[in-house]
Amino acid sequence: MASITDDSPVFSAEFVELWHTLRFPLLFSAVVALAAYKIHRSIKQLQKEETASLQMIKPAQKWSGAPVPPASGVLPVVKEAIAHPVEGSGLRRPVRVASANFPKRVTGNKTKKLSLMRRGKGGLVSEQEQEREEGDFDIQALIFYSSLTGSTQQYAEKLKNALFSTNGEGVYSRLSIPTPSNSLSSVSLQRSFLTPEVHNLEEIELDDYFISPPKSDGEKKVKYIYLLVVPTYETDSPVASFLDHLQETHHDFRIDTAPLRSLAGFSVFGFGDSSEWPASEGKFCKDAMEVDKWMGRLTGGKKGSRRMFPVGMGDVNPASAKGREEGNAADSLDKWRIHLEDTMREYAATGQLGDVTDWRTAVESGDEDSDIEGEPDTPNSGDEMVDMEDLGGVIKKNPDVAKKGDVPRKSFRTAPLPVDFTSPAGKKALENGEGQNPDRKEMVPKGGVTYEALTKQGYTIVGSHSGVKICRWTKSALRGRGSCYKYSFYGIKSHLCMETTPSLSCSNKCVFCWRHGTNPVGTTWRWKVDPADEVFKGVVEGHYRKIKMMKGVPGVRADRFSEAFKIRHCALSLVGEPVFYPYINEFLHLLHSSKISSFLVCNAQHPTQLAALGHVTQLYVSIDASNRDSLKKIDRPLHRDFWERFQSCLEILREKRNTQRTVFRLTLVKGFNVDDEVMGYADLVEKGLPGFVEVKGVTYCGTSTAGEAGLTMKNVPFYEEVVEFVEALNKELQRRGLGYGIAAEHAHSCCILIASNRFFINGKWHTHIDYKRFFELLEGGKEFGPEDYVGEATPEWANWGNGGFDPSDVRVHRKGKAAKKLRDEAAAAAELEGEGGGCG
Ligand SMILES: Cc1cc2nc3c(=O)[nH]c(=O)nc-3n(C[C@H](O)[C@H](O)[C@H](O)COP(=O)(O)O)c2cc1C
Ligand code: SF4
Repeated sequence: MASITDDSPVFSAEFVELWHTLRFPLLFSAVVALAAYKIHRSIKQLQKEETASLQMIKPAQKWSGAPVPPASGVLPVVKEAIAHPVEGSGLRRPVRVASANFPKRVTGNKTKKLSLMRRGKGGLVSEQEQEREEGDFDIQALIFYSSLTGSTQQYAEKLKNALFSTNGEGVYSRLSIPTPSNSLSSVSLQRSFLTPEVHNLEEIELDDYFISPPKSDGEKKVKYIYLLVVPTYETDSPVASFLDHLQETHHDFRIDTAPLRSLAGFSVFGFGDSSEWPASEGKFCKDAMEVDKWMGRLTGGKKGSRRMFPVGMGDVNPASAKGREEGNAADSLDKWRIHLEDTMREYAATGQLGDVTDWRTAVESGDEDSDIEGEPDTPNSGDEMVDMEDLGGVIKKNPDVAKKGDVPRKSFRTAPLPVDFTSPAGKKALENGEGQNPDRKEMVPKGGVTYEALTKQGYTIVGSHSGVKICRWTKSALRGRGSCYKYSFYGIKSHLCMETTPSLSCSNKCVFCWRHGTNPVGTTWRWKVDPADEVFKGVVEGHYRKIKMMKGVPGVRADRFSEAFKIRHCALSLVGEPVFYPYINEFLHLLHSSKISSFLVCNAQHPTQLAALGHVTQLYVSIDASNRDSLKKIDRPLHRDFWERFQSCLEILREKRNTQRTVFRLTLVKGFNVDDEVMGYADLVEKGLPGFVEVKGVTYCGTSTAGEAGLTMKNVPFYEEVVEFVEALNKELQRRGLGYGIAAEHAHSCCILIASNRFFINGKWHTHIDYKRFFELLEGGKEFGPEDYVGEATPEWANWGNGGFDPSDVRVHRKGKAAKKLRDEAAAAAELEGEGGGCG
């Protein structure tokens, strides 16, 4: 008998025969078994992915004096931190959403990189990537402090005890992602917060923590969050040597420039005294700002730092803290801590810090010109407008239409009949739902050239014809570097202001508008019309989304960041023509009922709509020239009767002057509308009798269109030239006995305010607005006028001759290249305000 080791020919022949007989069933079985195994693996994987829960495990160290958390206590996870303010709380707390809609991918240990932004300006590609931590891990907050006289140490200890505590007793919140009802299994994800540790920066070995994060010695991965609590000392202090260490690490060629990028995150809180070391001189909490800056660089810098929440600041001087909205130092620390906790929870739930803005696009305006051509109307584009009244005429001219049920070649074949929704007949069609006709053309269709170009410039396109973006001044105010001129003149804090337009289309092609090649133009509205509530919801959400992305920008102040989640003002002046939007009054109503003030700028080309406009907080008309020729050259209006329309608008403004705060906005372009035009402007003021005349110098935008129109840097007036013009105009107005005077200035943005004596009360200019009173008057339903909601006297620093820069903000001066960049930013800023834009 042959053994199996036997290699006799008998064995070989038998085996070959057996193989030939059984090979097909055997191979088939193997394939089936493999497939079954693979299917089993896939199901398991799917189950894992669909099910996750964050479970609290016992802290690695004993929580000092704190009761042990209940094993079953569960708090819902914050799905979207700091997105929705809670009305009336003073503090913008997020709405916590208990959600079954939790992140789906939570398995595995691979770190994912998410690309958030791709395009910067002028070809400067700014890619920001964000790490996502996956799988199980614990989160440990390390609180580092420095203190000379002991107060910061006490605050650091308080912070430790308050972090995730309830009633200050140090009880952990428990985080949990509920298991979805449709899950197939119950595999859970283990992520927990460990007891925070407090470290004195002077007592630790800085290299142990600030060259790379500590290594976790346990089995489970630990992600560290650095919370740095530091005082500022003008004189030498331990913070100075700590700062030296951070800088040296960053510059050390042997070490990666961002060796702390594997931290889960960091945030800085500073203590200082603003009475002796004021913010206006850049001294208040200066060291904290520096620590924030260098930590930003060490954790990733331009490629996306690990800043979890903007730098917080506490004023230890009780007297000066009184004037601060955020209260005393302890209050400020508390507010900062609460927001921080939300971000930490978000990190625990998602493994990510959430959306953050690339700091370059935030710091620079990133909104420069674009030469991308839009979709200008061409006379034969097949989009010709026909009023309802003219429909009969069209049919008469095309008898075949009536006879055969056919349509005229251009207007009827592919789309519904174009209707001017701003005309009386169009309004009727609108009431019948024609504006929502799905076959109607969209003004800015998604994915189109205009859409792409505007999106690239930083606009969030809402629906099919509205846009929102945050302006450079909003960003500047968030960083404590000053608000726009509307703060000096009317008390509008830029970080509480939303800039938007419900109509991206305009009927002018102003030479100084750098976007007119991008945004659509037309004399009438015949596109699809989005309902006002959808526009309102969309622009508010878009604005908050952009604010939220400012979280990671160096220097953003925590107090202002949280305040920014309650919009208080709306500048309807971005680009396009807001009164063009058929539901503009409904939109205004939505703003006002949310206690958002409205500053509306129109281009003086739509008298019918202007006359029908409801109450706004302040009504602007752009006055870009003082005579017909000049206006034609500058605004390049599409309407043939532009001058008549312009004149009608002035008359309407005059009629409205006792019910609305009216403003003329003059943009001076040297060589176009300045020389010898003082008398002409005085005539216009005499005609319209506005409450205010704002005068600003044009800012050069450098587009090819501007170049074609002959606009160069030479056309940009110096501030002294604007001053000279304003003084001449003021003199002429006084000579005519019209009762005006120069009230305020904002030299920073080259803007000066002439005001009617109606606002000169008790020997002082009162150009500020009582917004609360404005809303009360509106709700009261009775007639009221501008004098009824005059605010406090214009602050001293804003008065004519004092420059107009709020001393509580930090004035940033730069030299050389940086100064040029700043000038470019200022140019961008004015355009962002919409001042020189298509809205006039
Ligand atoms: C000599 C001296 C210099 C200071 N310089 C500044 C400063 O430049 N900016 C600032 O905001 N606060 C400044 N302060 C205020 C301190 O930062 C503040 O009192 C802080 O709470 C001190 O913290 P500590 O008690 O932990 O040392 C200074 C205080 C002193 C005594
Ligand atoms: S520039 Fe315009 S949009 Fe920006 S803050 Fe000032 S008013 Fe608001």
